[in-house]
Amino acid sequence: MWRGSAGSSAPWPASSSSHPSHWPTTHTSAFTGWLGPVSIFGYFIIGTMINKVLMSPIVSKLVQQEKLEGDFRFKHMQIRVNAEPAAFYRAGRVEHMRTNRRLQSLLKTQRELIGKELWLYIGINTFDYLGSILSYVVIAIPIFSGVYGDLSPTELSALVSKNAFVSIYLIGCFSQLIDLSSTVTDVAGYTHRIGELQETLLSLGRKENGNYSEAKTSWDLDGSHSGEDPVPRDTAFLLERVTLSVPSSGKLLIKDLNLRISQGNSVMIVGNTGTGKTSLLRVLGGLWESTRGSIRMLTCFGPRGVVFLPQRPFFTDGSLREQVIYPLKEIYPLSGSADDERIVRFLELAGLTDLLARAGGLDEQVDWNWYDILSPGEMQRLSFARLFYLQPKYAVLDEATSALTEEVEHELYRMCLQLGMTLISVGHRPSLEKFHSWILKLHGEGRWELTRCEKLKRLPSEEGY
Ligand SMILES: Nc1ncnc2c1ncn2[C@@H]1O[C@H](COP(=O)(O)OP(=O)(O)OP(=O)(O)O)[C@@H](O)[C@H]1O
Repeated sequence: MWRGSAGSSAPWPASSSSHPSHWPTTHTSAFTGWLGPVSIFGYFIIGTMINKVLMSPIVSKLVQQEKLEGDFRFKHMQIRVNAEPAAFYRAGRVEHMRTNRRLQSLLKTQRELIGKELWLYIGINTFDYLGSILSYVVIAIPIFSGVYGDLSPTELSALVSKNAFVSIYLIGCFSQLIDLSSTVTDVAGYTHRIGELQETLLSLGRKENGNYSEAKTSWDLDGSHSGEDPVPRDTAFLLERVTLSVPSSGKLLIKDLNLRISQGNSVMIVGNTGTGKTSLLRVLGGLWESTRGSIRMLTCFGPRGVVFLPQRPFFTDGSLREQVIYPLKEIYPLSGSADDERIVRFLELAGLTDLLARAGGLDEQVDWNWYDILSPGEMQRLSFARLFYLQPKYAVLDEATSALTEEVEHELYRMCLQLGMTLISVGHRPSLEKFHSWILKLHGEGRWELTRCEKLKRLPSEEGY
């Protein structure tokens, strides 16, 4: 609000607090006649009206900014909480674009808000300074019009000095500039913090995982993966004498593991809790480094290569279609494509027919959080619908059916094999063994055992997916 000479912060002498509230008015009129208080009040009313005009658009902008900031923070939190599942999907680029879009719209609104606030601040400061000049003017008018003609120069200067509050007021205005130094200090602190963050990110980007060689770090959609490598084309992962420990504690999980995962040779990884099953998948996905040995990923991420279904399902914000085709949305941004039939079919196969109706169709922009409206089992089913849609050569499944019944699990795994996927899965149920050719059992403390699984049955293949 305005802080003019008639306002609460008017700098009349400190002793004025002991005077009645009408003291400034009577004091001013005693020196200047009716002209003083009337012009000050007139000035105050004009100022208030201008203030009102300048403030109105700020309020709505502020509301919009708060909403966008909430959206952005939510997205930020979502990525922090789901950093690992998102990394398994190699969704960094997509999530970066999505988050950046929200950040840009927030920044745009903030810029507009600052622009509007600038005019308000210009108004406030202009009022402050003109107010102090007005104080001089209202005392100058009676002096120059001869009202105080009978006063001696000494008395006149005493009169003027009684209005010295104007000077105090001016000092107050200048001290506001000095106050800015605290803001500058804040900005310097924030800048320093952001600088540190940026340095850390840059150093992470530079750091190379020496034991891990990845054919392609991003999703391959054009099939341009060259087969120059001497290793057979049908091999996805080649592990040679890999030793794996927990990075933070150094606890040994796997020692000298040799493993080749090739097409048609599905591997099931079993073992007690904490023996390192998920950790091995992290190493395969390049999220963790091995302590020793070499890990080669000879395929790419995506439909032509490998897709990871992490232990905790990952969903982004957006429509049902975006959940199913994730993270391809940014690559094929057009909606309503010829894929509708496939998507609906895979939703049905995953047992999510009703979800289509609940979401109001494939492209309805729902504003709910997918984690809130889906049960754990439905989340896993939706992850499978995504897997069916992406139809990769290799699927890495980390307890991807833990919330589902054995029958449903059987159907989903059967579909994966029918779609030609080679599976690398972590699971606890013996009923899963029949879908795999090899069982890798982790015993903890570095010990492991690889056995051929005899139970794999030939499953009838179906065309048309
Ligand atoms: N992000 C992490 N930071 C530090 N230690 C971790 C992290 N994730 C797992 N660990 C530790 O690594 C060890 C192996 O964990 P991992 O998740 O691979 O086990 P798991 O065999 O998959 O178990 P579960 O069957 O319960 O999923 C555990 O002792 C765990 O406490």
